Amino acid sequence: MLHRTNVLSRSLTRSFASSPGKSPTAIVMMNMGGPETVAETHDFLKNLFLDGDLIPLPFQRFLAPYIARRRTPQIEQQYTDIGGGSPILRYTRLQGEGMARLLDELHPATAPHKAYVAFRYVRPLTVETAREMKADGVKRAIAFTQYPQYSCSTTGSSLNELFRRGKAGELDLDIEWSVIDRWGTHPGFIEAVAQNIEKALAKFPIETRHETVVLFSAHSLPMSVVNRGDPYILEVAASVSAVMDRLKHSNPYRLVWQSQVGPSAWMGMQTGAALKGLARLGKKQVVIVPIAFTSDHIETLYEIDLEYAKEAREHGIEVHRAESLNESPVFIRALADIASQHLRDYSSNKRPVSVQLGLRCPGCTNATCGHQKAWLAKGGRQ
Ligand SMILES: C=CC1=C(C)c2cc3[nH]c(cc4nc(cc5[nH]c(cc1n2)c(C)c5CCC(=O)O)C(CCC(=O)O)=C4C)c(C)c3C=C
Ligand code: FES
Ligand SMILES: [Fe+2]
Repeated sequence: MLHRTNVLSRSLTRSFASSPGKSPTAIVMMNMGGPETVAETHDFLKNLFLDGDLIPLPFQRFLAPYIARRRTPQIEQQYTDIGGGSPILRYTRLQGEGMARLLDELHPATAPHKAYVAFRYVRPLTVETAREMKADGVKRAIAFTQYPQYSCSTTGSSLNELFRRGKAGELDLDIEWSVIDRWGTHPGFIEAVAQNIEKALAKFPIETRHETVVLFSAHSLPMSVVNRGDPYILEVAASVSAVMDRLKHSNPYRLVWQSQVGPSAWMGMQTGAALKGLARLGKKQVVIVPIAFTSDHIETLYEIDLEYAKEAREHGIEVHRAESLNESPVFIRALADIASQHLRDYSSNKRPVSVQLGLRCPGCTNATCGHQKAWLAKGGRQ
């Protein structure tokens, strides 16, 4: 049962500070991160293009800085247009603090809980977070992906980075790790998304509301990634299906894909083309729903709000976007519920990873994935 408690309005003084002397259970919020200021765009892109788990490039060390430099002006402009940077750090901290406070109540046996942030491409990077955890005397940590659905290009990349840092001796050897690797059909997450869709649908006149097309939009994947057996497409579809069940199929819907980069083939149909197609079919009302990312970023604030919505209006469609989860108290409670369920399961079965995480993509040729899975299955021990 979900309660609409506004966790953010509660005092910040509970949790960690309330049990001096006891080291906190670390909940490490893993995500890609984004440039906090426009000036950080280049370094963000350079780190992103250097990530061979995301984009394997020939001569990566040389090509990555070159591509990043070339792409920087365009992406800088997009961050300028959305207000001067990515809000992901602010939202991740807010979500993490709210979650940790709730966790102290839901699972007192492992209190105090403290949320840490580990980003892949901007600070705080995994290694800095590891230092902070060491200073706090952490002995137990959960690597909690903030991507609801699993892709080897996102969560897999963060876990590979954690493994590499562990092997390099940059993580405290005493820490017992476990992993929350996916949660795309958790009822609290589904409820939070559904409520935001309902709010967007309410902006249309009641007489025609039921005709509104609910257009779920997720970041696309290169077909080379899909075709090696990456689970992301299936898992995003499962989230969409669960949201539509929760909405009792009140509206017609489609799942489409956005933000492809470069000349290779990517998963379609593309969001922009879908909006044009819907206009051609005479559709007049659309709600766009970001389903694979939990806070605002350039894809919602720039691509959807500024590009797609404008284009759709030119085609005679009224578009509203479902808000990103950002500060949603329902979502923050869902995060706490996912973590407390994990802590309960772990205390009874001591299994650090899900059964599903153990299986590599059938087409995987990245040896790090195999080493990472073996290492995590032993709780991040040697
Ligand atoms: C679940 C979400 C995401 C998946 C899956 C994903 C895969 C993926 N992305 C690239 C290449 C780029 N992505 C870029 C930005 C970016 N990607 C995501 C999310 C997913 N990516 C987000 C939220 C963002 C933006 C961050 C923000 O703050 O807004 C970029 C940089 C921007 C650009 O140059 O256009 C690239 C490049 C690949 C190749 C890939 C799968 C293999
Ligand atoms: S690419 Fe999926 S497990 Fe390696
Ligand atoms: Fe991306």
